[in-house]
Amino acid sequence: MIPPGAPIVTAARMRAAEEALFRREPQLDVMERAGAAVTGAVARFARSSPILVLAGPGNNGGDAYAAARLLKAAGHDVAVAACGEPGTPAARAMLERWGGDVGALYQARPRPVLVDGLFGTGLTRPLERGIAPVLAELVAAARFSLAIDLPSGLATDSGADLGAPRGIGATLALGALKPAHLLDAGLERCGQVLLADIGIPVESDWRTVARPKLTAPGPRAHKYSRGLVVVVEGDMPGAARLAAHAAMAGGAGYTILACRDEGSGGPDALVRHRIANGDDLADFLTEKRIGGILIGPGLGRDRRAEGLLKAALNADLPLILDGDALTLLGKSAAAWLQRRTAATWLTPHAGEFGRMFEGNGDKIVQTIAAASESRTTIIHKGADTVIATPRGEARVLARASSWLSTAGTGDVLAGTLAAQVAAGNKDAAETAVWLHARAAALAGPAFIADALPMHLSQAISECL
Ligand SMILES: NC(=O)C1=CN([C@@H]2O[C@H](COP(=O)(O)OP(=O)(O)OC[C@H]3O[C@@H](n4cnc5c(N)ncnc54)[C@H](OP(=O)(O)O)[C@@H]3O)[C@@H](O)[C@H]2O)[C@@H](O)CC1
Ligand SMILES: [K+]
Repeated sequence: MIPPGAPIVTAARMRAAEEALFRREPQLDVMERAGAAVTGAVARFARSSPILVLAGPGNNGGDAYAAARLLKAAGHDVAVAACGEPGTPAARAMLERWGGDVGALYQARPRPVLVDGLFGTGLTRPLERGIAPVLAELVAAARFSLAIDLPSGLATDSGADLGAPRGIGATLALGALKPAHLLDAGLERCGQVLLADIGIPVESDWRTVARPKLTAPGPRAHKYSRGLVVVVEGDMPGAARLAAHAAMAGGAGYTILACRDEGSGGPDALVRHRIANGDDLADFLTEKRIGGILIGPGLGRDRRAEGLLKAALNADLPLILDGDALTLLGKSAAAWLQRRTAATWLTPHAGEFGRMFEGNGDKIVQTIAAASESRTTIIHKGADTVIATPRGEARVLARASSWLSTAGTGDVLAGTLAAQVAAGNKDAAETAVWLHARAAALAGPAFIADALPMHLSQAISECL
């Protein structure tokens, strides 16, 4: 499990935090704490098995030498192998404190427990071709392996694969999480992510998604105070119905489906309101009690869809845009959305995001830039979901149930979000993402999207 509510920092931010601390405290004391944290984590898994510690040329290697010494002092059978001489004063000092033999990485013999201290946040380029296969073999041959701070071969700020091995059992993040623990290849390469507090004060506007705190409706609550959600139906009515169902199960007091004809299906508590076209919708959206409009699931991309979208964009009401609404906006998204007077949320997957915004940089940075440019809150969906607000805050949820990769689950997320928006939850996006992931976990394997809303009640109850 990824630690919830934990700060996430880039390599540069981590270095700045470390340097600020070193003005008050000797660097070697901090490195000793890092070594002790690694020792504690390894000792839990190693029991009496022989341990191979790999040490690189930088401070990641310094942590490794410190851990090797502490593990040996605790009675473990420890061998150390290094790639290159230590290149920093702290790593040199820790090598001296180790005082034992150091073999060459290329000649290292596999041992049941492996500690990867080759490279951490200082990795600047892909692993040399000679290093990556040796590391991969040693990891594959070990019964358990732990990476210090990061698996060697992951780009700290993006999680891109620069030659990281597969099969690391656990990664002990030092001081704070880095984007690589949550994004891209890091999702599969870190194993279990553990976080050690080694006394480095870290400030960040980026955090992992945490369980929200919700309150039950008060004694005077009524359907409007709980939140009125309007879901706009398009070409594929099932998608809008699914979203509407999620809005209801996600706590909305009143949910109205703005639909072409009366139709049928869906819960009886769902109210239907006939809307022929964009003009009709614009009239309907003068109802000031509406707390959130959701448009996009199954909307279609024809002229009628464009008219409906325009009416929704022009309404002075909180708006959630999903699916086809995002594709219809395309590259003019920011221009349209900047003009809105009420708050807007977008829920794109990677393809929809790319159709609206330029995709340069790491996922967190890209999403924050898009949120700021469009003045919206964006839930950039994926196995690594990034939420960004126009104020530059980011929340990341990694490793939600992989069974979410089925049709309709995005509609359920959009509906859950609409309920939170209509209820006036200022952390609506983070709450919806947490509830959605929790509902998926409760639904177990191979669920269908229709089943997800049924688990929202249990998920909500865990937040009260
Ligand atoms: N400061 C502290 O006291 C604390 C630090 N901590 C620990 O320090 C880690 C960061 O340390 P770090 O900045 O020294 O970087 P690190 O990851 O060890 O590697 C840098 C070396 O690798 C080299 N190199 C880079 N890429 C390469 C490649 N592809 N192939 C080959 N070589 C490559 C690079 O060479 P260069 O790029 O200069 O040529 C340089 O020599 C952090 O993750 C945490 O574990 C924490 O314990 C807290 C206390
Ligand atoms: K490492």
